[in-house]
Amino acid sequence: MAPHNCKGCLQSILANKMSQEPQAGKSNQSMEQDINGEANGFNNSDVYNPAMPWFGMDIGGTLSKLVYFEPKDMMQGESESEIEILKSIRKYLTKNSSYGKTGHRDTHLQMDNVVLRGIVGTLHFIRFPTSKMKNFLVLANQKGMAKLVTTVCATGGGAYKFEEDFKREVNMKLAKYDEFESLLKGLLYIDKNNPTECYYWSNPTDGTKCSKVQYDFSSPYPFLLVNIGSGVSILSVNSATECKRVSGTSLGGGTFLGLCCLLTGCNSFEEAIGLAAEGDHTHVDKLVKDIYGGDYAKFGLPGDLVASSFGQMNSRDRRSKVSRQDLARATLVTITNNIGSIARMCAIQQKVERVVFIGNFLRVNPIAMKLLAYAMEYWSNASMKALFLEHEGYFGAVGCLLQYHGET
Ligand SMILES: Nc1ncnc2c1ncn2[C@@H]1O[C@H](COP(=O)(O)OP(=O)(O)O)[C@@H](O)[C@H]1O
Ligand SMILES: CC(C)(COP(=O)(O)O)[C@@H](O)C(=O)NCCC(=O)O
Repeated sequence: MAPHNCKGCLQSILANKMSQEPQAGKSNQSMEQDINGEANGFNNSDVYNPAMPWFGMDIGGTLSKLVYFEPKDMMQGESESEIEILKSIRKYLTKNSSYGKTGHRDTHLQMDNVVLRGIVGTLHFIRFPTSKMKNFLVLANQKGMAKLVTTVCATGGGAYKFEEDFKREVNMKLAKYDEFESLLKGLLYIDKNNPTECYYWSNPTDGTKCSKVQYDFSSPYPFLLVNIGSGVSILSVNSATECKRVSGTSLGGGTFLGLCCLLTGCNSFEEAIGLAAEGDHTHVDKLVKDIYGGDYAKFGLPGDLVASSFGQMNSRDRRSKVSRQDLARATLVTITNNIGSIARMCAIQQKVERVVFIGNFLRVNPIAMKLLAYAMEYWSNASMKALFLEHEGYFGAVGCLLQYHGET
């Protein structure tokens, strides 16, 4: 017979455990950490290891990010059949790196031996286009999710938009959390658990000297957080719990991809970035030197600065010579410089020197990161620093998973 595992009982056991003082004499290794990574004094075996929800989802305007926490020890379910379903879901998720045609697991981002809600396990990072949500729900149903009484932590606009579909299609309840609070919580947690998370680009404009350099972000405040997703949100962060949205722009990652598809006929972000890497934006943009014949020294505008994005494209002759690659590069430069410029003004207004750029626009996109690094440094006379994080698009999904404290 399956052990008595009623969720209510187990949760009260957990609550009791949580109210106990850490026991003296426990080794450091058996001291677990709470959701913020603080030691709380529990053994893996002490706590209720609920089957669910070990999923955090950030359902964005373009991509859905799914973070799956795989506990190291076997999960407990409420019945043998539930355990079998859980085992099969776990196997499916962790043995594959692609799901259907459009789901991907970013295996290079996987984090082993992290502690979440007092339990040691592995974090897996999965993404799929939000436009394929229907397929995701069908797959989740096929894998038996609908047979489990489950709650999934969710954030992003889609947590609201798709709430009813989750309930109807897979019997899943969404525990919804605020997008920006989740971003911040996830970011702090991941940075704390991954010593190589935060970095900057040194010599961003010098192809031979340019490199990624690790950055110690353990004393982060205050900082500006620029989330480049479909659109862009800019947050001013003063502490782990104090953050406000100070600005934003609709010219974001979605704009880059949309315009690139229109202008070049490409069909994916990866293709757009590949084209941009081969292109030359100066065939498309009008530079200061195209207008002044050189620098506009009096106001510190170098000749190579873009004076007018796409400013050459009013000429039929130039249009006939421009390549798809040039157009992709110019689109990338236009969007990135605009974001950099807004971010810099916000940093001045908020009196902060560190600007952290995140969001999937930066995925496989060193061109944009280096442009941002250069722009922030150049225009601030090196008083501002652009910082980047390895798990760029996944903080919201992790953050909402961290916030779950029980049935909703
Ligand atoms: N595989 C991909 N498919 C679509 N867009 C991608 C992909 N990888 C990176 N991107 C970029 O990331 C942006 C979405 O970033 P993300 O942080 O996931 O935002 P959102 O939460 O709005 O979906 C896209 O607009 C695009 O610029
Ligand atoms: C509405 C959003 C918060 C949604 O987040 P996203 O899915 O783009 O990450 C974001 O797209 C945004 O802040 N857009 C910019 C709106 C503006 O300030 O003009």
